[in-house]
Amino acid sequence: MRRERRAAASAARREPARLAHRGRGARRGGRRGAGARRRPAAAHPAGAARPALPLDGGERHAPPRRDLRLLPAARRARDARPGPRGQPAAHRRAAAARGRGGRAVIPVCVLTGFLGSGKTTLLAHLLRQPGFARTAVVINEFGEVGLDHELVETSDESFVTLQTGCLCCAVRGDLVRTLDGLLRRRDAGAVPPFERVVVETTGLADPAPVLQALMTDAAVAGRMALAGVVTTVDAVNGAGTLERHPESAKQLAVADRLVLTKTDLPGAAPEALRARLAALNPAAPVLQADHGRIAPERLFDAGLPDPAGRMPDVARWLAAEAHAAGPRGRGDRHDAGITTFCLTREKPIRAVALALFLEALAEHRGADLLRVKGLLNIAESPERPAVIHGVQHVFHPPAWLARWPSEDRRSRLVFITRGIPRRWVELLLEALDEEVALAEDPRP
Ligand SMILES: Nc1nc2c(ncn2[C@@H]2O[C@H](COP(=O)(O)OP(=O)(O)OP(=O)(O)O)[C@@H](O)[C@H]2O)c(=O)[nH]1
Repeated sequence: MRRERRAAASAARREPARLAHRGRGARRGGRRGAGARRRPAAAHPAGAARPALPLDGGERHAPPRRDLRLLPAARRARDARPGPRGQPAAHRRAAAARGRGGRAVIPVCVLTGFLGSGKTTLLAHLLRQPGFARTAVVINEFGEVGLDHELVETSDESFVTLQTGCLCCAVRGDLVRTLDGLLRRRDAGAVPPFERVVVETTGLADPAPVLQALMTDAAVAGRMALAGVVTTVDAVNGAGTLERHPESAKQLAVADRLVLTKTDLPGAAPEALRARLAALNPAAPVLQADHGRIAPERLFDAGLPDPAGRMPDVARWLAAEAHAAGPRGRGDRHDAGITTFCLTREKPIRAVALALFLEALAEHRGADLLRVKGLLNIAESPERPAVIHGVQHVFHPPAWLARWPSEDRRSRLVFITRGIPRRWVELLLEALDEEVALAEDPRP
């Protein structure tokens, strides 16, 4: 830990100047921001080497890098100005809630779960519901001859597209190309004008690269946004699968909703399994589907922030209390090597310290960061909290809420990790915060 502190401290001494330059470089146009000069992070499991700097939104081909400290203030100033054609502020806000080219952002839901756990059955049922019309489904099948797509019947307004190959290995390229192709075909009128996308992963897929691709890739980030992760779990085989296959634990740990299937079968032990699930993922509601039958609105309303910063229910999304207290009020939990915990801080976090903290986490323990969600009190933006969301080495662009959702202005950071000790994370944040404070005010 001492070595970690030293590395963090020396990084902190270098960083404030770098971040201060970033805004100026961007204004000159074309000059690469300071983040672009840093050494690249190790290649992550999706196969692409990406710098770990999290707070610039991860859009490597995006317009000028933004200084985290300037962003809310700049937005406030912009909101206060009359619009280009004198539109009222509400109209401009509505326009901002739309993606590239003024088009609505399309939510993408990820449906995962171990082999045979009932994903396709669930999907087939959903697609027969009127409330689930206008859905494009991307089914990833491993191997050349897959059958899942044959099993899913759709209405005229929905359709299934097939992607072969392993999502874990080829996600950055293949999934993003598939989604981008879907958007083009939608724009050209070649497919029905879908309003949501469901990506069904293969039962063996590690969901993290799928989530990363949806959160950051420039090709889809402007028009599509991750809207939630649903994981099916078989009530008969789920516990055994958890013992034998670590990827199953990961699928369950990152879920926003868990769906128990096959509870009608002899040998189903839903109550014992529920206890396991509550330990692995205390925040996700556990629903039940009988041969896929479940109300669609219960599944895909996870309330993730969208790119325009809209946040239907940030408290529910964060579920900080559930992560902090757990099913038996014990705090951290361990199951299948997965640890979840919530850090809570009264003192606002300096923007630079946060950027360094997330970067250090991603660089040093990125592979074990299954999911990080946070509602943060940033020292430079006390009235507008930042919402962050990360998976492994990649972080979603921070969403700045217009106001605090409640009286509680503490920063809350929820971690779902593979064995990262809570104390290590706490010390890292403390060390960086102290160092940044020292660098900003070096008086003894
Ligand atoms: N009895 C019962 N069988 C179910 C239920 N849900 C799914 N099944 C059956 O379980 C088997 C596997 O379901 P699928 O929907 O194909 O599972 P999957 O997760 O898509 O499977 P992979 O594509 O192999 O990963 C099928 O025979 C389904 O009919 C349920 O609630 N009860």
